[in-house]
Amino acid sequence: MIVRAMSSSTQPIKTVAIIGSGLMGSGIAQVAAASGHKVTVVDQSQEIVDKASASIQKSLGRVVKKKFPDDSKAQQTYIADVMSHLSLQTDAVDAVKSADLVIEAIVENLDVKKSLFSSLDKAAPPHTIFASNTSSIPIKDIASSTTRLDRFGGLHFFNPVPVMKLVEVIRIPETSDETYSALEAFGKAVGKTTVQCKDTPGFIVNRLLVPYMMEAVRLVERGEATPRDVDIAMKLGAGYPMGPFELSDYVGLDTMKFIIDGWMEREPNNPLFSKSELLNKLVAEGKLGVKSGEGFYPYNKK
Ligand SMILES: CCCCCCCC(=O)CC(=O)SCCNC(=O)CCNC(=O)[C@H](O)C(C)(C)COP(=O)(O)OP(=O)(O)OC[C@H]1O[C@@H](n2cnc3c(N)ncnc32)[C@H](O)[C@@H]1OP(=O)(O)O
Ligand SMILES: NC(=O)C1=CN([C@@H]2O[C@H](COP(=O)(O)OP(=O)(O)OC[C@H]3O[C@@H](n4cnc5c(N)ncnc54)[C@H](O)[C@@H]3O)[C@@H](O)[C@H]2O)C=CC1
Repeated sequence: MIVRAMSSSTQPIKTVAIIGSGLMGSGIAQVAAASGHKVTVVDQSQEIVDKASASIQKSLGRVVKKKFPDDSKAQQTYIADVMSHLSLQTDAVDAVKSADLVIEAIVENLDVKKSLFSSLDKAAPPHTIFASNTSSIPIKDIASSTTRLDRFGGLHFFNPVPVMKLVEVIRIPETSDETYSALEAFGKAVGKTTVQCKDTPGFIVNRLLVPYMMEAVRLVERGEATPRDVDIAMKLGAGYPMGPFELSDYVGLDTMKFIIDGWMEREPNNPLFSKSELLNKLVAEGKLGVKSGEGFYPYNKK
């Protein structure tokens, strides 16, 4: 049964709960807090949210160096002000009770996302809008776990969130115009350019980016070039800021595997989505990219 909101979703979004404080959740939290929203970030343990808090402060440190180059007092004041808009906790159900908007940025797994949203749906007020930051899972499949299809959409941010200027705003057929407008306004309020896309696999960016990145992996698997040379080629020959292997490590090889496995399941005969032994091997070895200290390349462990 779908319970419709009274009409309050036309109100501007002031309080935001972000579930998942990894690469994306912490970035989204940072830009939401920096634009004056009251933000609660949730993850599975105190240790994880503490790590997220430290990473947000580090990222803010980079922002203030540019914003106030020669004024360390202004830098500290700005960081303290942004951090005062943020609270971090481990209870998602509690966090959504006062939220105008819930943004989910947890692991790229449909069952885990559905289970989360199903419990949040019971706890959040009727006016609360739900959005997923999924890279590749149909929004309608995630939304089906709730009774608020008219207040559900996709808000797809890009990594690193404080730097990348785009948000894809996704609507499913049931998404109300009020919800869509509120999501679009939120994207703009956090300083991003928004584009609209239907609920198609990968939306706009990933529908083009995922096959490109997987082709790069297959090229290396065939022994045609090394990751290093592919990266140099795409940076110097095509003007990309990172080559596909640097970008894969930056995104996270586990996330990349979740995406490609999900698409392969949906379209088993599409060669663009075929699996990669090399990617599977690295993930099985715990080599997830920058976040684990090694992926296609080694990194300094922090
Ligand atoms: C098979 C499946 C695979 C698909 C996966 C799907 C994943 C998704 O769903 C969608 C995605 O997000 S795809 C990834 C999209 N992101 C990219 O393509 C990033 C490409 N890389 C870059 O733009 C730059 O290398 C980058 C900006 C990262 C770094 O730039 P530089 O190399 O020039 O390095 P810096 O000089 O350190 O940084 C440039 C400016 O940015 C600031 N900055 C960087 N990271 C920051 C951060 N985390 N927080 C705050 N500020 C940050 C940095 O301070 C610097 O600022 P300026 O000094 O003002 O230029
Ligand atoms: N990594 C990337 O470049 C991008 C990823 N995305 C999407 O954003 C989402 C998150 O990705 P990342 O931040 O990269 O992953 P991540 O692995 O860095 O962080 C995920 C976080 O979610 C937490 N988590 C898992 N289950 C949870 C639960 N039930 N409740 C609360 N927290 C939970 C984990 O502890 C972890 O901290 C995924 O859907 C991914 O596809 C979207 C754009 C870019």
